Amino acid sequence: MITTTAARDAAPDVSTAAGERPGTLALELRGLHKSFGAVRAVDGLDLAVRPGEIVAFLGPNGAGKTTTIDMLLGLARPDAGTVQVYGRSPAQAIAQGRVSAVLQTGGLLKDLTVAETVRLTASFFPRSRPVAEVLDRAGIGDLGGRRVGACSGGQQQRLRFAMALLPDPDLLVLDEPTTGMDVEGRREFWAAIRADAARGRTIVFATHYLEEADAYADRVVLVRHGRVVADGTSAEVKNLAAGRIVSATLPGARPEVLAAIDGVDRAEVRGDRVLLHTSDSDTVARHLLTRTQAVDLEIAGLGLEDAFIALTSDTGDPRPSGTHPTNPSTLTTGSIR
Ligand SMILES: Nc1ncnc2c1ncn2[C@@H]1O[C@H](COP(=O)(O)OP(=O)(O)OP(=O)(O)O)[C@@H](O)[C@H]1O
Repeated sequence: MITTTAARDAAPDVSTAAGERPGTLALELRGLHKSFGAVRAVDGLDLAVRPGEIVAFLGPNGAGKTTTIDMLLGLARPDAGTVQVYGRSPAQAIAQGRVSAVLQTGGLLKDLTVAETVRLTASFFPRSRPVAEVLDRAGIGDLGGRRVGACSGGQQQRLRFAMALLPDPDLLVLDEPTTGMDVEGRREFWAAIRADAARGRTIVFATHYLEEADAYADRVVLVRHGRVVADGTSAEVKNLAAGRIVSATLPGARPEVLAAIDGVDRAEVRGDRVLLHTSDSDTVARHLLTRTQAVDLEIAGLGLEDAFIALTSDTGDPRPSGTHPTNPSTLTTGSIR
């Protein structure tokens, strides 16, 4: 597993509830295992999420995302390992309104209005936020009188989001919340989530959409075969798998000299332009600008999709040959399983 410093330092070390020990994690999964017959859906998964983090849980079909989410919500029991939500069992955390979820499905009654649906749901909670407030926060304050059956897919997901906000949870869990929505629906849904998260709520979401993880998460956790294979900011995860290319204009440069620069994994010369593949673009850029006559320097990162494919494929080590994750500012451990 690769862990970056972001995984440790992304959020302030605070707890949100009175009486809770400082440093209590929002979510702590340790050594989680869950099999269905011969299928190891979750196979030794560890994850710690601090209060206030927005974490994307990304992985290919069958990676174990939903099974993990089911266990952290207490909907499935782990075969081994532990789940703690704000230092409690999932059942306790849910009973106390500390965690709630927006799942992909979940029956909505089509003949009720949006406001009636939220009012009905609120009646199941001992304490809840006012209906008008959660509708506003979910960005559907003007849809209270609309029949649920007349709402678009995106509006129905924002209704589920409003319902999840009723207990004012500290941790909100979203399992592929925008599957099937059009681009506009997804944009509006995330705008509402983002605005709400700015108030400090911890959010863990599973998604298939790489651009959602890229755009909305502080931290991306890549899972494969039921385990975490990479963990860091989106930029760090991209950098881990694919490295970067530093290019510059440097007439007369020789590839063998460029390849010897600290941090360069591979060097190419195309006319006056040099292209240096590296997992430490800062060091390489600094060298070019301070020790050579290079001008017009550019640093290009490869996309999260490249990292996703590389890190979750079964073809082995995705790093370019010759690279080694030794940059202490971005990596704390360095193997990809
Ligand atoms: N109830 C079940 N019975 C049998 N196998 C299951 C069950 N639930 C999940 N699995 C299997 O466990 C593995 C992990 O599934 P899971 O749904 O957790 O993956 P996922 O990452 O959420 O996938 P997707 O992105 O396709 O939703 C898969 O091989 C799946 O077929």
